[in-house]
Parts: sequence; C-alpha cells; structure tokens
Amino acid sequence: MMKTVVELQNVFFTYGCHPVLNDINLTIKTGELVGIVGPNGSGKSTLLKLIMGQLKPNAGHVTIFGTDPCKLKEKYKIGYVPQKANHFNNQFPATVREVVTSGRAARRGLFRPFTGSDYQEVERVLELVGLMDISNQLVGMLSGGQQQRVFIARALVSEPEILIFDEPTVGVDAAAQSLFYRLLQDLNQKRNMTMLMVSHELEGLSSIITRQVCLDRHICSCNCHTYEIPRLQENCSKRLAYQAAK
Ligand SMILES: Nc1ncnc2c1ncn2[C@@H]1O[C@H](COP(=O)(O)OP(=O)(O)OP(=O)(O)O)[C@@H](O)[C@H]1O
Repeated sequence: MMKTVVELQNVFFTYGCHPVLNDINLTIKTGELVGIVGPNGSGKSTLLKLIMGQLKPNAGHVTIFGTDPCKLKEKYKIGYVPQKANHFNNQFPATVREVVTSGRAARRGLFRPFTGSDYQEVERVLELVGLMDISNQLVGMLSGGQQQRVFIARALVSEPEILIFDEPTVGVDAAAQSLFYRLLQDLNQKRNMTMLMVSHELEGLSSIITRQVCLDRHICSCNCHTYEIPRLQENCSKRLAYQAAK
C-alpha cells in the first residue's frame, strides 16, 4: 500500500485580510509526480510554503510524513529545488561539486564533518544527473539547464523522500527542458521518488506527471485517486448545505 507523504485537510490561508487558499484538500502518496498548475496569483507558491512549513494555515491541517511540517525534525527528507532564475548569484565562485556537496549538510548536520560515505553520495548523484564531466567547473559559467541540474543534484544529495520544485523550467531553453523532464521521469519511475511541482508549463509537464491539480485559490480540478473521492464528496455536500442555509 502506498504511504501518504503530504496531506492537506480543509486548509485555508490568508495574507492579512487577503484570502489566498480556500478549503484545500489534497493527498500525495509515495511515488506520485504531481503537477500543480494555475494562473498567476492563484496560490501555488503559498501552497508549497505551507507544505514545507514556511507558513502555517489559518484553518485546517497540513502534514508531511505524518507530522506538522513546522515540527519536522528530518528536514533533509524534503528536497527543495527553487526557481533557477531567482536563485544563484553567477558571480559566486563555487564549483558544481562544491555546490552539490553543500546539499549534504542537511543530512549530516551543519557542524559535523563529512565522512567517506558523504563524499561517495556526492559522486553517485553527480553521475546520476549527468554532471560528472563538468563537476569542477564554476556554476556561474554554466547554462540555465546545467545550473538547474546542479540544484536538483544539491537537493538529491541529502537523500530526500520528496522533491519539491517551484517553476523549475523558468529561464531554461526547450532542449534543456526536455532533458529535465526525462531526468524527473527516471527519478520517478526507476527510484519511485515522490515529486511535487508548480509550473506554468503545462505542455512538457503533462507528459510526465502522474496527476495534475489545477489551483485557483481552491482546487478547480484534480484527476484525483479513488481514495480521495469520499472526502471530496463529503466536502462538496458540506459546501452545498452551507450555501443552501445562507
Ligand atoms: N508575503 C505576501 N504578503 C502578502 N500577499 C502575498 C504574499 N505572497 C504572496 N501574496 C499574494 O498572494 C497571492 C498568491 O500568491 P502566490 O505567490 O502563492 O501565487 P502563485 O500562484 O505562486 O503566483 P505566480 O504564478 O505568479 O508565482 C497573490 O495575490 C500574491 O500577491
């Protein structure tokens, strides 16, 4: 039986008095590759922040690995790949290997020295994502697609159980995008990696995701799994009853 990795139950979120998420219900199980799509300002990044424990809901419950994300001790279980364009200062003089190695600190602990197994994991991940040949190059000198691989490798090296991406294909050309999608598909199919991704790019994404969630402050459509249907039906009946009573 597939384990629940992420669960949101009747989640509401507002910034001040500005409502952003409205009664969100979502369950993500091991091995799913879920794409969240929606227009600008529909609450996609806010949803990721709630899942990663950077924000708390005003109402409802969020859990990741069965725990409140704010209280999750094993932060390394979440591999976060931010938007490439906003992320890296190209003047920063670090090599691919150094940036990828820095991701291992999440697993090892900030002040504990790395051992042979940490360095072995770095080499394994460099090989896995196809960065071995350029591992001694400066990250700032690489193309957008290559930099994106570096950030994926940095997230993978802590041996996470879920990878979360925020607009991963922004600033990446079409050829690099298709390599990126192939890499995600390999990680998902061969290693059963659970992945959650926010994206505007429906076209490339739709060929690899196992499930698509359309968000516009509430979940507009979701090709959901059978295990979610009873709860969605129950919520729908509650909403209809509430509207009828008004
Ligand atoms: N820190 C904040 N304080 C106040 N309002 C915010 C804050 N962050 C986001 N918002 C507002 O919340 C709404 C949802 O923002 P969010 O970034 O989650 O949407 P999004 O779907 O990720 O948008 P985009 O596709 O443009 O990145 C927007 O109207 C945004 O202006």
